[in-house]
Amino acid sequence: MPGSPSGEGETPGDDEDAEVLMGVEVVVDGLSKSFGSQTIWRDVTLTLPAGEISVLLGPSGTGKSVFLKSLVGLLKPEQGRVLINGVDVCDCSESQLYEIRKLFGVLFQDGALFGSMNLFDNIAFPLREHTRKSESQVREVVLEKMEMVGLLGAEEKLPGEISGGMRKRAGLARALVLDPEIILFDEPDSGLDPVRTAYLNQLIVDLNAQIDATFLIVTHDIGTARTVPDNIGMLFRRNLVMYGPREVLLTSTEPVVEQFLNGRRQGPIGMSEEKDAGQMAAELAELRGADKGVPHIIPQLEVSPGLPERSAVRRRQARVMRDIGKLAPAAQQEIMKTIHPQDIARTESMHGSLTDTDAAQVPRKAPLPHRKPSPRPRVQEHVPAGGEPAWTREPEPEAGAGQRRRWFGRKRGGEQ
Ligand SMILES: Nc1ncnc2c1ncn2[C@@H]1O[C@H](COP(=O)(O)OP(=O)(O)OP(=O)(O)O)[C@@H](O)[C@H]1O
Repeated sequence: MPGSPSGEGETPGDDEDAEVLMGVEVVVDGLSKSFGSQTIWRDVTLTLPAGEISVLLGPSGTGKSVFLKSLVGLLKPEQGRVLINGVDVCDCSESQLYEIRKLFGVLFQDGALFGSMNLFDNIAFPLREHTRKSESQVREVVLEKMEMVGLLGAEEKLPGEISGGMRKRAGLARALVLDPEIILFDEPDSGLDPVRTAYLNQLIVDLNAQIDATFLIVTHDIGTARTVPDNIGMLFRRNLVMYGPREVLLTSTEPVVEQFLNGRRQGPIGMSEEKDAGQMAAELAELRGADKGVPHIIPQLEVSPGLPERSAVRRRQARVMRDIGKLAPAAQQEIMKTIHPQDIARTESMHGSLTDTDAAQVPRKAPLPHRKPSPRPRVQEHVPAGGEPAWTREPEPEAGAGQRRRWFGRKRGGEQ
């Protein structure tokens, strides 16, 4: 990963004319998908908050890839809606779908590179196919994205000549060339060793800081789930069993969540997804007898030095703090450890004292890193009206939504 973006030395205030951009929110509402008599999942409701990183977990075959395909309109769920910029992807015209798809970048499992093309041409492909850029403009964008993913200098390599990790990064550069506002990662860790996976995870966090797009990662990798996302969801037995801020799943004592996050055999997930009920009860009883210790949360990855802080961190903090009282005590405690005392005071002035909550009793760790803030739009905060968690509610439009400042790449409205 290059240490600095192409706008090296630039500060947010230096470039007042640069466009302010932010990833778009994706609202999934009551989505159900079957193939013939086989129900894949039913009544899935969640919101991918704008600019945040979310992870979708689930045992093999629970329909995570089907979910990704449904978001981009490649598969049509029988019920429910996927709302992006007010358009229902499940029920829109072909021309609307074409426009919506332009918002997406997808990193496929294998990178999906053309074997006979060098990396430069692979990454340039969407620009040559879908824009009218001149070759010099194409070159500028391609090199910029290759720099973002740490591949400068490898332009002439063929996919067959490079490692799996480099192929992933090349696939990622290609997913970035049209400046997507939503990026879907289908098992980015597949086929990578733990070290390459760790580098890729850092790259994902760094990219999010630079482009502030909305990320959804499908993965089986526990390390990725524990360290990368702001929000985590899990599919199991045809349902979204849980979705919310990372602290909710990472402190959950829900057997299926615990089993998955600890990679254990004991629990509801069997060899072919579901287990015999009697065996499961025996295993869970055995586990209850064992000293499992206190579940601990590994801190979320921070952005690499030299890059702007992630705008999403503060937006998420404001969002989660609004509803913190509705979360399980363990999740509240973990969230409070990440909050700067000044932010607690601000929240208390808005929502009253937190001193009688479990969360308020927790000694807080070091505050969030206060790097030079990345340029971000002012986001209108909303106090929830109802009792349901924020991530299940259809959100109101935010001031500045749909806008994000680009550190890299063309400005919106530039020649296509
Ligand atoms: N086009 C299709 N037609 C019929 N069945 C399909 C189709 N696509 C997926 N399925 C089925 O949907 C189920 C879920 O598949 P999917 O690939 O989404 O699971 P997954 O959770 O991504 O699995 P893995 O983690 O192993 O990649 C599987 O039983 C699969 O066979």
